[in-house]
Amino acid sequence: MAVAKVVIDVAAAAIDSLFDYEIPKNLEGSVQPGVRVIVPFGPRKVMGFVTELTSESQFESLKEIISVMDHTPVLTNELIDLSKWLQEETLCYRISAMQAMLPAAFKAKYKKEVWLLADEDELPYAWKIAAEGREVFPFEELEKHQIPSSQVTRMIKEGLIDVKYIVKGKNRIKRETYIELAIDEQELLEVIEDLGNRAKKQRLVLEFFSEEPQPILLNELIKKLQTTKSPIDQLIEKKILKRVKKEVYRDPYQKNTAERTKSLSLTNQQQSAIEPIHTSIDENRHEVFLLHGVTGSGKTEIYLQSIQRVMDEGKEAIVLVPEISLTPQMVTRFKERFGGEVAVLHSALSQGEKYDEWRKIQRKEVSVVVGARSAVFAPFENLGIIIIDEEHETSYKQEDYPKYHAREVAKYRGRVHQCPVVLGSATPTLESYARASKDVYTLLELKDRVNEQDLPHIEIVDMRTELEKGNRSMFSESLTEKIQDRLDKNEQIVLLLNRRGYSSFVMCRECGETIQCEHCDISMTYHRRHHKLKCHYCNAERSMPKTCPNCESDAIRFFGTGTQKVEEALNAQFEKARVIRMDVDTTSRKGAHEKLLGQFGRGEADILLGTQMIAKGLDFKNVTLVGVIAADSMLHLPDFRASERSFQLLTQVSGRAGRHELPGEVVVQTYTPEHYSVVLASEYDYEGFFQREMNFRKQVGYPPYYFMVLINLSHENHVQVNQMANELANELAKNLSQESILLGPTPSPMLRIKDRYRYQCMIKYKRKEEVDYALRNVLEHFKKEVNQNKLQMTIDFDPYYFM
Ligand SMILES: Nc1ncnc2c1ncn2[C@@H]1O[C@H](COP(=O)(O)OP(=O)(O)OP(=O)(O)O)[C@@H](O)[C@H]1O
Ligand SMILES: [Zn+2]
Ligand SMILES: [Zn+2]
Repeated sequence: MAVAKVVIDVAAAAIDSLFDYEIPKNLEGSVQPGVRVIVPFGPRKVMGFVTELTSESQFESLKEIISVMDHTPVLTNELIDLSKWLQEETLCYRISAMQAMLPAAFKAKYKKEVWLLADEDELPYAWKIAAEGREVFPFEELEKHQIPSSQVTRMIKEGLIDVKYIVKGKNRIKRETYIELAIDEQELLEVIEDLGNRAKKQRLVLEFFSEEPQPILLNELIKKLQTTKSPIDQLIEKKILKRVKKEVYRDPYQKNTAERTKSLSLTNQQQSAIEPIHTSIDENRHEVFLLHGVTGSGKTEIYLQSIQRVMDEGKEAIVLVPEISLTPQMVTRFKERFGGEVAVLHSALSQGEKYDEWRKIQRKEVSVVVGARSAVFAPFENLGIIIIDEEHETSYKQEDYPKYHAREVAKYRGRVHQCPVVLGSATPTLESYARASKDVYTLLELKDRVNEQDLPHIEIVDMRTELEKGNRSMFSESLTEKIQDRLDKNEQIVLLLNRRGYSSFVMCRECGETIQCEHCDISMTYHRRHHKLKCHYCNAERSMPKTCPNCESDAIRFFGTGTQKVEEALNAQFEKARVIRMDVDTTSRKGAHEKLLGQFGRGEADILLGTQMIAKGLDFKNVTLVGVIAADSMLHLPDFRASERSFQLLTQVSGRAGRHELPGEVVVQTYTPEHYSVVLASEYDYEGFFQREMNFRKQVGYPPYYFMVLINLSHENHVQVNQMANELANELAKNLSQESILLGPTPSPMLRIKDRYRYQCMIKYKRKEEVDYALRNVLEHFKKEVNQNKLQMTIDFDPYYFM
């Protein structure tokens, strides 16, 4: 008996295992690991993924698979295994893990079309009838004419046909006719000779092909030779040439692929950094590198040349970049180097475009993918390197199930393919740098900028003294002066305003005091409703003070300024300045991000004002001043990584100035100029920051000294979820040793979302097995409530958001 093991497309605990189905005779050969099938499940028909084929089952009387959806596997064997690993690692449903690996188009409604790649004569009779002379026709025609599934699968493998998914809606697939030689070049010469002086037009065409034997667009050929279609048709008739239809991909970056760049000759620092990577590539050895290079030190060039090395060996490369920096600037650098070998995957593409890009990878038409987080699942089968640029970015962690971190997936795939993984950053995470210090990762350093200029000088402005001087404007005297200076010189300015944490923390404008939780060393958050301050971690609470507990000033208030307000202030103070504002509001439309940056790049504006989305990756020649309006806004977030994030952001944004000939300068406005992350960022002292922050993490027991997992419960009933949260804590405590620290239960910082009340527990731990065991136990414990859809429980390893 032929049996398929299937993961069913229902995300529920009771269904999260493999189900056996019999493969009926007519589907044998078509049902392969990695294809999706339709199976009966209870009274319903549902979709499922085939993970493996076997010849027996421990169950009797299996149900049969109804049909296959894919004739080419959508998941490789490696990805099937990876989904199992993700399920275990993140405690998610297997089906969620599998779906995370595929483009969203597979979840939407789509139609299937059959494309004939061969001449009709080469096809079985039934196909001719089904095709009715069409080259592309609906898949249903095959079913109507009872063409067996196994035959479809075989013909795809033989390259005679293809089956393509048409995502509903716009974006039809484009195909164009190419003409190519049907005979080899030697034969061609003979044919030309035989033609002699007859058929001049045909001869002209053939002579063209003898010089340029590649396939060429029909229209282009006609234009080039200033001929008509008829000699071409005649040659096709004689089977000397043939027509082929080729798919024209929707390629949003097609326009800017004109000129190709060559490898730059590396600086000495770059050379010593790249050598160990090359060695690892050459020796097919998995190794994780942490490439720590200051902004503008030429990390990207190292990525490009490592990829070149990998491609020379016929292997493939994945490059992850944070969503936000997937601007044309970054993509263009890869496209300019590797041309059509590059696929791009990011969220600004339409579903159809994303599917096209994914398909290029699946069909091995490209060997490099540049993309955001989920590109780590690119279905390459011969990976030679995985690169994660700006490895400290939080967007590499997925907040929905499966709650995976792309870095961990990259390392998993690196081990499978025995290839290097390169993590690059000017400000690595503490976790990564700590691993590099312990030689778990190999540290590679670029200490200087390529242009051999010093990093821009950073001036810290104490906004408290500005207030004393009577300056109530958003811009300090120094920043005002410098903006004016750049405007006069026609140089450009980048202004950063961090909106994250907007208005939620309380600070004294006189002395910079913020209110911290006594137990957690974390800023307390203002809750408007009860006019109280709360700690998000331990739930401690206090009333909102009327005066500053430190200096007794009454200038204590919630902190925050919006980009719009800053824009107004700029316009009022610098009448002639042309300002481009970039924040979620101005960049929500598709392509807006690129458009605004394009305008700034062409010098159509003087000031680029934005939120953290402007902090990284930008490389504009004319930017000589960077201003940070309020460096504090991030420092006091209820997050143990607040200092780290501030340090990263300040370093990144400073790196935008003076990247080319003109020297740069940075002004950082702050109410807490003495804070170590401000001071050390202004000195570009990463090492110093690392030591300092590690001390703090050690004292309070945060990562990288402990691992963390956050367990969240939500329910419509406040009383019940409160009870369950206590139960949760008790159950967890039963199975945790002294080594682990259990925090909570406590209401989540956002107590109610969508009418559900939320509570949480946090575990700091050293050994994952112990925690996995405890968590499996609570999953089992709350199974009933969860299955009844009343209780929702989420488990988030290595959490980034605590709200
Ligand atoms: N070997 C080299 N010779 C000449 N120019 C180089 C070389 N390497 C890099 N550059 C140029 O130096 C500039 C900075 O390099 P790159 O953007 O790669 O730095 P980076 O470290 O990735 O920067 P960031 O982290 O700030 O984004 C670029 O304009 C790049 O083209
Ligand atoms: Zn004060
Ligand atoms: Zn607390």
